[in-house]
Amino acid sequence: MARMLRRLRKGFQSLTSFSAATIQPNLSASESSRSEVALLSFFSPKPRDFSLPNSSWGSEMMRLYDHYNSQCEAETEGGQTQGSPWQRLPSYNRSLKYAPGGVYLSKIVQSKARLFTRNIREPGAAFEYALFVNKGEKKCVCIFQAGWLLEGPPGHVHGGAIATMIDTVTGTHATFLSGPIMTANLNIAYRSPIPLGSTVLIESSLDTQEGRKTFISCKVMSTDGSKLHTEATVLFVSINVSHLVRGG
Ligand SMILES: CCCCCCCCCC(=O)SCCNC(=O)CCNC(=O)[C@H](O)C(C)(C)COP(=O)(O)OP(=O)(O)OC[C@H]1O[C@@H](n2cnc3c(N)ncnc32)[C@H](O)[C@@H]1OP(=O)(O)O
Repeated sequence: MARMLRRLRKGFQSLTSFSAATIQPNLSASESSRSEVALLSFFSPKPRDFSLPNSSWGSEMMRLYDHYNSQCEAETEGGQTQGSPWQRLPSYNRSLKYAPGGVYLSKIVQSKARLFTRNIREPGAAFEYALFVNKGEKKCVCIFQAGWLLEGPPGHVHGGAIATMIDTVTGTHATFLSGPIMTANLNIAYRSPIPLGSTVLIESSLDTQEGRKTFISCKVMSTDGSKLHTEATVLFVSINVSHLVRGG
């Protein structure tokens, strides 16, 4: 048991480092992005990365993807990475499984489990999103296209789906900053409805870190920044692996 916990702890540590090796090279134009990504996915032994462009992505999603991706760390021919504060975070279904020791925890928790937002096969039907973190500014940006299965009020996105995305983006950001965490408190103000099928920006920024507590603020905005759809403040509490194994 002690050996297994050691492996799990190591796995969590490597999970939080989001290895640069998992980051795809920068892609500039929309079309080349899609085809190169399709090729990379086909030949890669890694599981599918759901945060790469697919045929369901609209022009605004692709424009923003290219905008942020072009600012990310790029691998040079020598295998070195060029310095940039921006980093794209891949999805890898349930990243837990792909860290050393993560397989054990996945089995204990539930072997068929997958991150909630990545559980619908049809491209474009639900949560299409990609995350970029800025290490220097300690902020995180998500581009999010809301599919037709996320309807709440007619023609608009369900508040629970918006909360899910806020929890996912801020939770990933907090994990990046503080290691393994759980959401302790999530406060949301819904300011204006999000049209179904539209693309929005979800911005997460670090407020403070106090001991085991990480406080994050989040805004969901229209892509031109003119409309505030939703705002939230979130508290994450750092946990250790045994918290999950024991069930809290
Ligand atoms: C790569 C990964 C990508 C992940 C993306 C997805 C992220 C999704 C994240 C989630 O959705 S997690 C699921 C929803 N959350 C839960 O189910 C958490 C359930 N609650 C717990 O497990 C525990 O209550 C918790 C870990 C949050 C805290 O329990 P602990 O026993 O570890 O902490 P403790 O009670 O000692 O509190 C530590 C500090 O946090 C404070 N605190 C804890 N819960 C709080 C709360 N609810 N509100 C305000 N403050 C709170 C508490 O007052 C204290 O502050 P001080 O240090 O200043 O004394």
